[in-house]
Amino acid sequence: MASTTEKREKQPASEANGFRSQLPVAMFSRADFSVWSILKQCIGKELSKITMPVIFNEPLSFLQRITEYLEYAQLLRTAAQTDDPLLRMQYVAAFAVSSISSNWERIGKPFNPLLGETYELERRDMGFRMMSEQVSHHPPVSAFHVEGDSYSLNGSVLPKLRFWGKSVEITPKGTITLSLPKYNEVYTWQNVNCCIHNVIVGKLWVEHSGTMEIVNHPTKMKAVLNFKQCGWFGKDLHKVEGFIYGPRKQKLKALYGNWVLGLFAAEVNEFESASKPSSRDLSHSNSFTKQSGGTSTDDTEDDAQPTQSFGAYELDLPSQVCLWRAASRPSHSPKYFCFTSFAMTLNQLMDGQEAILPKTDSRLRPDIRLMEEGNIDGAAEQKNRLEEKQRAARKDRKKSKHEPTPLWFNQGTNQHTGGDDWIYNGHYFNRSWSACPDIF
Ligand SMILES: CC(C)CCC[C@@H](C)[C@H]1CC[C@H]2[C@@H]3CC=C4C[C@@H](O)CC[C@]4(C)[C@H]3CC[C@]12C
Repeated sequence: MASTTEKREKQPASEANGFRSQLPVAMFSRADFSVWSILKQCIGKELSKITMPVIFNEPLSFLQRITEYLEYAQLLRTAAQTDDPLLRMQYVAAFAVSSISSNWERIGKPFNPLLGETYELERRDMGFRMMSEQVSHHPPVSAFHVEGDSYSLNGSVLPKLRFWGKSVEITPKGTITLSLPKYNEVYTWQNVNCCIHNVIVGKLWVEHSGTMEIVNHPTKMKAVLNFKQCGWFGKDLHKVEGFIYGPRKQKLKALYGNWVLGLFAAEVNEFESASKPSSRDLSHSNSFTKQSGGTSTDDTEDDAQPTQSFGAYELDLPSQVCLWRAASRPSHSPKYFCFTSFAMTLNQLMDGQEAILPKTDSRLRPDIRLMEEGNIDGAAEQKNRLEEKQRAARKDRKKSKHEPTPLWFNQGTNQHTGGDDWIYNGHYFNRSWSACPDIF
């Protein structure tokens, strides 16, 4: 293995609430490894079938990674207590945008969860508990269930990765369903596509693009958000724009901002006149002030890389209201896989926690733990062992004609969209683990 460029750090400073603020050791430098040298054999292929060297991983399971959707769960609490339906939709939309903000600058590959792997996170301080399970291996599907103090959130992710030469394109198929019981409302949406650029040369970077449609089923109110492609000179880098529509398709509110930095709402007419090309270029500077979200160092790279101008993030319209602003990443984030403060805590095993977790919890996966501790070779060895064990278990099941069934979700139909979905069976938090398989 290549030499370590980073030394073992001092033990992480623990925050007052007991959550750690950094990982046990700083990451290995990836400078000596080329993604291209691995991926060039795989053009046009589905990437889930390719084994990438552990050096390209980040020390989180994909189940932990999707828990990052909840970093700004506070927005759901706010939505669940907001009597005005239009304002409620604005908070739901802000949550949907915020839930992908942690992907900025994150170019490590999370570990593929093993079939039957689970992850739970109970954060009373944030108002929720959540659990997730890997419910299918081919194709990989992760299902999750969140119990908020005033809402519930359910969903599944079926990430499809395709390699197109210069970039990796990711389609996170699967529906997210939010219920707000106080108002008898159910909202659904799907996450937009994600693209990793500069796989051959240059700096890897993450872009989200496409249209997100958030539907409030009982009232038929809709938020339609356009995640823009970066465009010339990075003009629209990370920009998000859209409208909330009433049941008769009338525009009720404009939404705009940036999935890395924050989201605003304003009156439709003000927004529309401000976003005519002429007025926008003259009256608004495109500069991004480093007050939030910015940990990037100087950007003097090649011209294939958009500058960090962050588009016209804030338009300063008279009616502008800030719905959500991203917290800055800690300054040491680049040494730790560009994790947010929330992500740093996800693989932490708290005192006494092992006794209450099922043996399938991601925190107990030896390969991820070793990688987190900086032992890349050990992690690679364990990862191989776990994958072999999974294959062997599959063979046995085939022989005995035993179909694997998830423990906590059932395949079913989403009542609201009519599409296929995974439905939580309600039993996980009874904490009876006798049926949990030995997968690690
Ligand atoms: C080293 C290289 C090129 C491979 C790295 C690929 C990484 C960056 C890919 C692999 C799987 C991807 C994730 C797959 C699914 C989702 C769910 C979606 O709702 C948000 C994006 C997100 C979270 C993707 C982010 C990028 C991701 C983590």
